[in-house]
Amino acid sequence: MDPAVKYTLIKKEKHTGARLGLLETPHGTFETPMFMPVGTEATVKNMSPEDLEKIGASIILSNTYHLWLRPGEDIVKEAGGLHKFMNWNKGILTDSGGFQVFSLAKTRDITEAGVHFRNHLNGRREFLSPEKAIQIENDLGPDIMMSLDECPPFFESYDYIKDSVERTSRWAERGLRAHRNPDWQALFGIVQGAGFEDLRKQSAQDLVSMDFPGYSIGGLSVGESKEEMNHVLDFTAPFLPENKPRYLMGVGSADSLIDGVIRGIDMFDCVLPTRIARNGTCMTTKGRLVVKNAKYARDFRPLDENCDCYVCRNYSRAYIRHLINANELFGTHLTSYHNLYFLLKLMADVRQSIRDDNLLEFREHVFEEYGFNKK
Ligand SMILES: O=c1[nH]cnc2cc3nc(NCc4cccs4)[nH]c3cc12
Repeated sequence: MDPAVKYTLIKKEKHTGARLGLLETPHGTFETPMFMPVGTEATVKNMSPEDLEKIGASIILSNTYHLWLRPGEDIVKEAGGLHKFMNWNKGILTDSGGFQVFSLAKTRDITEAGVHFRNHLNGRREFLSPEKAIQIENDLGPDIMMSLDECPPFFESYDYIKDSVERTSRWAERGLRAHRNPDWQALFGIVQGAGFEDLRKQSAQDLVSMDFPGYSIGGLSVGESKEEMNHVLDFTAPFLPENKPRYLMGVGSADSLIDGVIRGIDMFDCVLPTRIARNGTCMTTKGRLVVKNAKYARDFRPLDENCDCYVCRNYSRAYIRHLINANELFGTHLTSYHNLYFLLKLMADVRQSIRDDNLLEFREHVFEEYGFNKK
C-alpha cells in the first residue's frame, strides 16, 4: 500500500544539518523546509484560500480540538471533509487536540484512558482519548494528522516527564491501531521528553519502532529559551530517520525557523504571524514594526521597503495604521497577508540557500539585518 505521504530528501546543505526535500501528499507535492500557516477554526484568520495560494502556502493547519467542539466533525465530514468545507485544495494538517486541551480548556485531568476537561465554550465535561482524537481526524479528513500526546511543561521533573513520555508512546500505539485511513491520511508520532536527552531518545525510539510516515517534535516553544530549544533539537533530530519528514510544532519567527532548519527540521507551524498581525505588529526585514504607532501617521512608505508583496506594493504604513486604529477588518487582512508572505518568502530564501550551500551566510544576514543579534 502506498503511504499517504512520501518524503524525498533532495539535498543536504554542505555546512549544516539542513535538508532540501519534497513532500508528496494526496493534495500535491510540496518543497521542504516549509512554513505552514495556522487556520485553527478551518480558516487562516483574515485570509482567503485564493490569497493563501497567491503567497505560496502549501500546507495549512486546522485544530481537532476546536473543530470537534464547533461545528463538530460530523458536519465537516458531511460537507465532504475539511478541503471541501474550507475550499482549500492543497495540504491540510491537523493537530490532535492534546495541546489545545492544556492551553485552552478549564480544569483537565489526564489519565491512562485519555484527558478529561471542561469545554472552554460551554463548560461541559468532555473526554478525549487517543482513539477519539483519531476518529475526529479521520472524519475531518486532513492529509496529515497527529497522534494524541501530552505536551508537558518544559520545566517539570525528570520522573514526571518520563511517565508522560511513556504514556504518550502508549497513546501513539493506540492511535495507530484506531487509524482507519492510513492509505490517504498520514499519522505522525509526536516526540516528547522536554529537555532530557535520554527521554527524547526513548520517545523517538518508541515512535520510530512503530514506523510512522513522519515525526513531530513536540514539547517545545512552550516558554523555554531559544537556546534551550536549539539544544534539544541538536540531540533530538538525529534520533529520527533521515528519510521521513520532521515537523517542529509551534515555531514561527525568522530566527527560530532558520535555526530549526539548520538542525534538520523540515516543517514548521505557528500562529505568531497572524496573531501579532491582529494587533498591528508586522514582521519586516528591519525587525518588527508596530504600524498602529503614532509615528507612522504620515509615513507613506510600505510596511517593508524590501518586500515585494501585494500589500507593500499598494498600501502605506499611514493607511494601514488608520485601518487598524479604526478597527477596519481590511487592516488586519493587510497585516496578516504581509506577515504570512514574509515567512513564506523567508522559507523560499532558506530553500535557495540550501541549494547554494550558503545557509550560514544567509543566517548571518537575517540575524544582523532583522535585528536578532541586538541584545
Ligand atoms: O507538544 C505538542 N504537541 C502537540 N501540539 C503542540 C503545539 C504547540 N504549539 C507550541 N507553541 C506555539 C504556541 C501557540 C500558542 C501558544 S504556544 N508548542 C507546541 C507543542 C505541541
